[in-house]
Amino acid sequence: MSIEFDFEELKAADRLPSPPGVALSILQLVEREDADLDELANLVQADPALSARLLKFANSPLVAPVRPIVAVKEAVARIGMNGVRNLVLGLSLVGHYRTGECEGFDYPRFWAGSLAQGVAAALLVKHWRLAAPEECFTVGLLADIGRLALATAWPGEYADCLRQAGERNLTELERERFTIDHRTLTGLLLHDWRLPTVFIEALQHSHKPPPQPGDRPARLAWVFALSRLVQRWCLAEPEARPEIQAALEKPLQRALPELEIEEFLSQNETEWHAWGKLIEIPTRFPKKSKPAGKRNPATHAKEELPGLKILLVDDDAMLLLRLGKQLKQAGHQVETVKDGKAALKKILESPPQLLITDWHMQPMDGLTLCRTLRDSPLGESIYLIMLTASETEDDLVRAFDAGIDDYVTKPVSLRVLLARIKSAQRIVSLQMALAKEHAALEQRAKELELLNRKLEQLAHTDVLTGLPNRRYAIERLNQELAESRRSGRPVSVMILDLDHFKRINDTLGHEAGDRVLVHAARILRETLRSCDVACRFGGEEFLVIAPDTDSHDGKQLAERLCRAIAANQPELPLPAPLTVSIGLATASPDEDPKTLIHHADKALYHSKEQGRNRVTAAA
Ligand SMILES: Nc1nc2c(ncn2[C@@H]2O[C@H](COP(=O)(O)OP(=O)(O)OP(=O)(O)O)[C@@H](O)[C@H]2O)c(=O)[nH]1
Repeated sequence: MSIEFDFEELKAADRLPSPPGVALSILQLVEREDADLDELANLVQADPALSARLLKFANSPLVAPVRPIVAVKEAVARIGMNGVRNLVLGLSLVGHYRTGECEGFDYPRFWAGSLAQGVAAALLVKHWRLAAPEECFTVGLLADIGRLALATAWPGEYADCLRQAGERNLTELERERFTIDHRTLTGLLLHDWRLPTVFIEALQHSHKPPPQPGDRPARLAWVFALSRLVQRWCLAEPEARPEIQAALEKPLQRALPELEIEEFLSQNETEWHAWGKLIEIPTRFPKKSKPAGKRNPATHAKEELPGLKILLVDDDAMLLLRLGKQLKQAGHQVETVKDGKAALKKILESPPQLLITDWHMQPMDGLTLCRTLRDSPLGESIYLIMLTASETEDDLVRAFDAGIDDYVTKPVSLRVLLARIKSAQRIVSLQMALAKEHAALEQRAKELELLNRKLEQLAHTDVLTGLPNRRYAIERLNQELAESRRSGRPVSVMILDLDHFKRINDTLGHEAGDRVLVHAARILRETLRSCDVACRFGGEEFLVIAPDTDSHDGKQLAERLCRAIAANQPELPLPAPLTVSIGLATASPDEDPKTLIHHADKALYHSKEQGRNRVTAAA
């Protein structure tokens, strides 16, 4: 049975991928006409991970800056408002949809592939000098987002599709099931996220690019077609790569004759791994197992659990050579050194998951090596297997006391060693799963913290004017009064009330009234000093808290506000020029907020009575 696809309905139900937290605020900011780069940089800085990614991009060979860019502000200025917006969009989606419910959808591999495609697209447009690399990086990164969207909206049904996809074409299956395929859905999402149409069209054409990369649209279509091939090359196992490279050679030659393909692919791979590391997307996958055939003990291990990074330590060169080779054949990455000291040096450079060490070696023996490792945070989690010629109770107890997890007696039987390594693989897999869970929890905690900050900000903000609201005003006034008591410095407050505001509502309507309130709030913000705080206190009333301000300075400040409102009229056919009446009160020692506001209110009443558009200071 097929599902009727409805983009708007799914979007409204929050069932499609969408950018989270800070990214959303950034997208909203860029939509605003008065958005500026400083404000954008501040928002980016609120998210350390995002800042790091943006700096990495600004300094990467994809952009190749003349000199290193070290500050987020500089990176934002270099990449530009729209570039930052699009990068943030892409990168935030990667972070947010690392896992999901669709069985059979390989989320890490999906993002690793997307990342490869983004990097390749950016490098290609840079070599071709076709467009801004940041735009192409984002579109490349999201080139297959329709697949993730289907897996997110219908995890169960999409898992079925993926199961059948071995026998049938995936896009056909998708159309049957969902009345839409992932390519079309990718286009819809990219349009919805307002990525530039020229790239979206190029992406759609890239599935069947024009025969010649002639004009700019055709070249862009080629960029995405080629970057898809580079993605396949990156994800392929070593033995499958030459075939893909051969398929890439001709079109790449035609498009960019001066490009050295080996160098280009190696640059892609380096950048891809570097990005993977930065945004914590694995870009190295365990070798896939071959179809079941005749097994030997050396290949048995790699079919069930991922291979380990092993450091083998022994002073017997022949044993190192033989065992090293056999363990590599079993699917592990193996390095070898000949004593404990050399092992420590190697571990410092790049810690293994499993250490297999001989006992008796010079200058440092295996027992000392294990003890040293267990005493340091670096060696705490390495699985240790000791190769020993002795099986006496005393020796074994000493070895376990030194921190080993297991032992194998010499001469080493490969079967026994592989069986013991399997235990290590299980433990390492569990450790990795735990670390992943821990990272996911940390990420979740960060998101919650951000959300809380946002909620707190919302609870303190007036939606119409963007000024702090009454609740904030009272809290802040309490703080300022306490500070004034401590420091002995004066604090003044003023209540401002727009004159004859009701008439504006009555003649021009409530909406025009709202615009006048927004306008007045802006004038207040622009006229006040940076230490003053303007809040919306109620309907057409504002409260200004002026710290370190006595009644004389307070009066001057209030009069300046009065003049500023009268001098900057909103562009509306108002029944009378906009003016404001102000009541000012300066706190005496130990004054409480309620009394202070009451005094300012009384002074305001006096200003109104005396004919409005004026300031009265409380007696
Ligand atoms: N448009 C708009 N009007 C509001 C809002 N909050 C309060 N008001 C209106 O503000 C008007 C306040 O009117 P009044 O308190 O009678 O005073 P006024 O017309 O400003 O006259 P004076 O204060 O005596 O100069 C009322 O008509 C409220 O409905 C708002 O958020 N938007």
